[in-house]
Amino acid sequence: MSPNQARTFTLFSEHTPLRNVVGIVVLTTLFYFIGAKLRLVEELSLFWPLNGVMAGVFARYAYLNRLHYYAISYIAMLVYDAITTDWGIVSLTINLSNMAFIITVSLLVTRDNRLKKETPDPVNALRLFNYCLLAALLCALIGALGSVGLTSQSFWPLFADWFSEQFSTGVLIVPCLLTITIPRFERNLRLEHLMPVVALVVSVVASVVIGGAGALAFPLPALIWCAVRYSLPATCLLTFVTGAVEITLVANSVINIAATTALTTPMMFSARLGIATMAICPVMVSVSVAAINSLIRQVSLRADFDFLTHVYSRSGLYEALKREECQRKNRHLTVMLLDIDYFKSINDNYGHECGDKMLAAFAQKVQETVGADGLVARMGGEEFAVVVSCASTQQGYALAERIRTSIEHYPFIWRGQTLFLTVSIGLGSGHYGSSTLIEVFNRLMTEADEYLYRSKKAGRNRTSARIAEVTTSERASSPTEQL
Ligand SMILES: Nc1nc2c(ncn2[C@@H]2O[C@H](COP(=O)(O)OP(=O)(O)OP(=O)(O)O)[C@@H](O)[C@H]2O)c(=O)[nH]1
Repeated sequence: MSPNQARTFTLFSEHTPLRNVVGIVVLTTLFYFIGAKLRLVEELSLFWPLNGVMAGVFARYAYLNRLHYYAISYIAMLVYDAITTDWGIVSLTINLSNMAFIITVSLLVTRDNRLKKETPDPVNALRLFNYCLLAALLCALIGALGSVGLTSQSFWPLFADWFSEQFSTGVLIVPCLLTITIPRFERNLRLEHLMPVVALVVSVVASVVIGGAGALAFPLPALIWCAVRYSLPATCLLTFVTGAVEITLVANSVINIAATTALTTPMMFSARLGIATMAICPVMVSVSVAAINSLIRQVSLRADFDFLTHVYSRSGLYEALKREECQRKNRHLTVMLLDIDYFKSINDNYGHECGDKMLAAFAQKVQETVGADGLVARMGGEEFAVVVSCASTQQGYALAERIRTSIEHYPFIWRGQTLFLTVSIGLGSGHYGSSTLIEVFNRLMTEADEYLYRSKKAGRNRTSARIAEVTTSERASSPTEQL
C-alpha cells in the first residue's frame, strides 16, 4: 500500500530546497507550539507530537534526509525555545533528544524503502513499532540525562515518562504521516460504511463508563473492523485519534484504569505502553488486508490475460464484456471466431517454440487490425475471438476480411526464415434486443462457430457469415504449401 498510489501532498519537492526549508521551519514551529501548549505544569508534555510528525515527514520524503535539513529543524526548535523560554545547554540537549528520535526513525524507514525497491511499502507495521521503540529509548536517555543527570533520583521516573510518551506518540503518529493522502469522500456513503466508526465511538464510551485496566483494550475490535473496512491511511488516522483520545482521557482520569486509587506515574507509563501496543494491531491488520487485496488484483489480472499472447483469456473476455455492459452505446455486435489454418504443421515443422512465437505475433497483429475498441481473446489453442461493436453485419464482415488479409500477407520471421499463416473466420452478428451483452455474445459465438466450421470445410483462409451466406470468393493455397 504505497502512498504514491493515492493522491499525495506536494508540500515538499526534491527540486525546491527553499520551499523545503520553509516547510520544515513551519512544521517544526507549529508542532513545537502544540506540544508546549499540551505541557502539564512542571511535567512533560501530555503529547509531544513534534518528533513523530517530523520523523514521518523525513521518512516519507527520502530526499529530505540531509544534514542541512536536520540542522534547520534543530535550529527552529532552539529558536522557539530562545523566544519562549530559555536558551542554553538544557535547551540544546533536550532538542538534541528530539532530533535523536526524528533521525533514528527516518533513517531506518528510508533504509527499509531503499532495500525494497520493487514494492516500496511505507508501513511495515512491526518494524515501525521497533523503530519507534529504539528511537524513544534514545530520545528519553538523552532528554533525561540533559534535564536532570544520571545521578539524580528523578532520572529513572523522568526517563520512563519520557520514553513512554515518545514511544506511544511515535507509534500513533508515524504511520499516519507515512500513509496520509488527500481524503476522497464517497458519494454514495451508506450507513453500513460508518458502522466501524460508530463501534469505535461506542467502545471508547464503554471504556469511560466501565473503567478498570481492561478498558484500554475495548476499542481494539472496532479498530480491527476499521482496518478491514477502510483504507490504510484512514485506519492509521482513526488509530491515532483513538489512541490520543484514550491517553487524554486516562491522564485526566476520565477513563479510570485504577478504580480505587489515584492515577500514578507508573500507571500512566503502563497505560501509554498498552495503548501503543494496541495501536500497532489495526495497522498490522490493515497492511495485511492491503497486501492481500493487491495480490488478488495481481492474480485476477493474470487470469484475465493470456500469458503467451497478452490478449484476453476466455475468462478475461467475459469480465471485459461485463464492464462493457455498463457503457455500451452501439446496439449491434459482431463476434468473430478465428482459427489458424494448419497450425499443427508449424509445430511439426518448426517446433513448439516457433509455434508459440507465431501465436503471440498473430494475436498482436489481430489486435492491431481490430484497434483499441475491439476485444481480442485467446479462447484456447490456436483459436481466437474478436468482439466489436459495428454499425452493421456488413461492417463486421469487412473488418473480418481486413483481419484475414492482413494475416495472409504478414511475414512472420522465425530464425531468419519468413513464414506465412492463413486464418479461417466465422462471423456471428446481431442486435442486442433486450438481452444482456453476455447473452448476445454467447448466442453470436455459437453462430460464429458454425460459420467457422463452414470456412474450414470450404477450404480455409476465408470468412463465412450469415449475410446472404457469403463466403469469400478468393481461395488461397494452403499455408503448408506457402511455408
Ligand atoms: N506451439 C503451440 N502450439 C499449440 C498451442 N496450443 C495448441 N497448439 C497446437 O495447435 C495445433 C492445432 O492443431 P489442429 O487442431 O489439428 O488444427 P490445425 O493443424 O490448425 O488445422 P486446422 O485447424 O484444421 O486448419 C496442435 O498441434 C496443438 O498442439 C500452444 O500454446 N503453443
